[in-house]
Amino acid sequence: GWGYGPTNGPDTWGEGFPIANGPRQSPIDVIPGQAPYDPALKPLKLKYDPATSQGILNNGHSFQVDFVDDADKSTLTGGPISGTYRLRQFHFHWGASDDRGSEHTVEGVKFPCELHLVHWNTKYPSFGEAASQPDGLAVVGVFLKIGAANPSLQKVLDAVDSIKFKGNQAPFPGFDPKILLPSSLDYWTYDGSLTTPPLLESVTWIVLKQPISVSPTQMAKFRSLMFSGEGDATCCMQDNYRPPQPLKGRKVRASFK
Ligand SMILES: NS(=O)(=O)c1ccc(NC(=O)NCCO)cc1
Ligand SMILES: [Zn+2]
Repeated sequence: GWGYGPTNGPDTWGEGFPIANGPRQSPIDVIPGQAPYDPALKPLKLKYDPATSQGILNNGHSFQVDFVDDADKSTLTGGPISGTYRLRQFHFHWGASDDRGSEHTVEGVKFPCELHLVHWNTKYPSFGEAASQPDGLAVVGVFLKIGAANPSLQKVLDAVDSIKFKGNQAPFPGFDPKILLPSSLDYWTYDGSLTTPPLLESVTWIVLKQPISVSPTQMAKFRSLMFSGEGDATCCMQDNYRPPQPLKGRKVRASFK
């Protein structure tokens, strides 16, 4: 199956998923000077209920925290979207070293890690149905920048030892993902896709301008995870990012001046 290695990585994904070369692929390189302020953009409204956090899972590509999404308890509204989107999961992408790892870049600048909070449009009956619609998903992207250790992030990283291998999962109750967000919710937004197969072109991307911090020790914790199952050839979960894709005429807008 697809992955991030030399024989199954992003450059090979077009063989199984031709949409890899489609008109609205993600991630992209954000060029602030070419992303004009749009006064029509509303402030982001993120309303998360910690009671909806469920479990933490190593899916063999990243690790994710899953949320109960059978009611409007953890939602995203406002911003560039209309209607209500429910939080489904959050996950990360990171590098083998601190000079790379993010999927989106800012004028070519790579960050060591990027957080994705994945939401689906409740005008559709399920995540799966929404994922096949052009306005089905909204993902909030947050850059992580090397600095002081991040105590909020540490709460997630403390659970990583229990999900070292592909397929491992553990309960992860009572976590409020709001504590992972930076103080400013200024963002860039554009129409894009999932950044992993099936690469569906159903995502309204909302990339926050302000990064959150992560320490080198915390980055090492991300890299202690394994792509492989227990007993398989061990190889560290790292460099699980897709590089920026062609803009193909898309406009990126800013919510701030
Ligand atoms: N990296 S990304 O574009 O935020 C992304 C989000 C969800 C998915 N897929 C997904 O959530 N599938 C359903 C199981 O959670 C794939 C990529
Ligand atoms: Zn992602």
